Amino acid sequence: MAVNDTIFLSAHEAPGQHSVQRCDDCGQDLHERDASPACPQCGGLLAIIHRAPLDIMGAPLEPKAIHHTFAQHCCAMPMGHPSGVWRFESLVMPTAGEAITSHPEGNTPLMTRRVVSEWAGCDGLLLKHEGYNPTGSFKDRGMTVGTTQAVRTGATAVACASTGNTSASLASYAAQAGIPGLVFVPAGKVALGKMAQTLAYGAKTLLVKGDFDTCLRLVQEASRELGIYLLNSINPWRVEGQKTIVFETLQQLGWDAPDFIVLPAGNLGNTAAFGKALREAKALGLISRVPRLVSVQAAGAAPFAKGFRDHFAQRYTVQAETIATAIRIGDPASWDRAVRAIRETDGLVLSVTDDEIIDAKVRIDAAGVGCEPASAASVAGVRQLVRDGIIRSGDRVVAVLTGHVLKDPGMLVELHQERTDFAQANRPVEIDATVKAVADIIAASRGAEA
Ligand SMILES: Cc1ncc(COP(=O)(O)O)c(C=O)c1O
Ligand SMILES: N[C@@H](CCOP(=O)(O)O)C(=O)O
Repeated sequence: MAVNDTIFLSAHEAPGQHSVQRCDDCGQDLHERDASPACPQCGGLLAIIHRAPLDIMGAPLEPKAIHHTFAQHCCAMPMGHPSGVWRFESLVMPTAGEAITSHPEGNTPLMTRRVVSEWAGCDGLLLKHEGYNPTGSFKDRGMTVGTTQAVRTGATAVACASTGNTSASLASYAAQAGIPGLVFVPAGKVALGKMAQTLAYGAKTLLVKGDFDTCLRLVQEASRELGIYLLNSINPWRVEGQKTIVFETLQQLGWDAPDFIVLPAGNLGNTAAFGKALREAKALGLISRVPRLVSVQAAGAAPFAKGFRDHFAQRYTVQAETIATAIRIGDPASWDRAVRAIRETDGLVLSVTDDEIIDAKVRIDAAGVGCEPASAASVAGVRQLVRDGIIRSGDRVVAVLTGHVLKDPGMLVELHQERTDFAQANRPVEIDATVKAVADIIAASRGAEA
């Protein structure tokens, strides 16, 4: 288990640097510009440790002053820089005015939808929709920072393994940065929208004969041996960017923390990032209490939920299978960090079946919001917690919708056109080009409603 418990650098540490990259396992520090994908000494994951924000006299900033900095940041930049990631620069990647690769990203909405709340049984349900990011998923928040670091370190190519969203995001940000992108995806297992984006943005796409876990092992080895900069969530700068989902949500709530934050979980990069964000926010006094984190896995890809049930006595891997391709992951890379996040927040880990995921997705879609299948796991998880009496009436709950409805059009067509057990009323019908045919359809649907 990790030994790196430091939250912020002390004044005398790492002179001349804004932040260091510190090994979770052995505590070794690497320079903030080092491009190593992991600790060169022991192979452990690297974490970014920043300095706590200081005032011009070098004294720690009061929480109110930090809130103010975040509120001011986007207005203060020339032409305005409306990135919901770089607004939190001091806790993400202090750049001192250096160039960044940004679309921009973030500033995603926090929505309420009565029909979804009613279905989940939770009046206080808020949907943080990360599908509103430039490539349609939360990955952009990590990728803007990871790509900026790739440029700072002079990377000549960037790479990732992916179930589709990370590759779409990498392809887009690499194109913007002018660095060749290489993506490793499980052959035949990537949703159509994500594959289309990856190809459109021009990444070299390798269709690997194997699952996501195989792809991740391969890209790690290839990056090490071929000197390609790795942009999966084991890259510590990706984690820094993804923390801003939490910072931005807290800011939208006036820094009054909700009772629960519920998110879908696969490789566990986001669970790790959320835990780090909450730890830092609490240490700086930005929030007075910490919400309970809830990671929700698909039942067919739930090694972390299994670990939770035995109090994380051991690490599990599974052969993953689920309709939610984004979280079809059996050997999550950020396991130890996610364990820490769940423990520190008195959190929970659940699994939901594919049918529950589809059921939640159909409700979210029908509310006019929409999300990709994996994202709906969070709302299915809320419903389960309400039924189990863990979420109670009056609780404020944020469920993160991680990806856009158009990410998986194949699944939508299957649901609405091919399956007979879902969304019958919505099935498209072919008609003759006459007003009478239209009138007949209207009459038939009125009859079905009566
Ligand atoms: C849409 C979507 N939701 C959830 C996840 C799970 O996030 P994590 O792997 O950080 O646990 C992913 C990717 O992994 C994803 O693409
Ligand atoms: N769902 C992810 C898989 C994990 O990617 P990570 O780099 O965020 O851990 C994807 O879209 O590829």
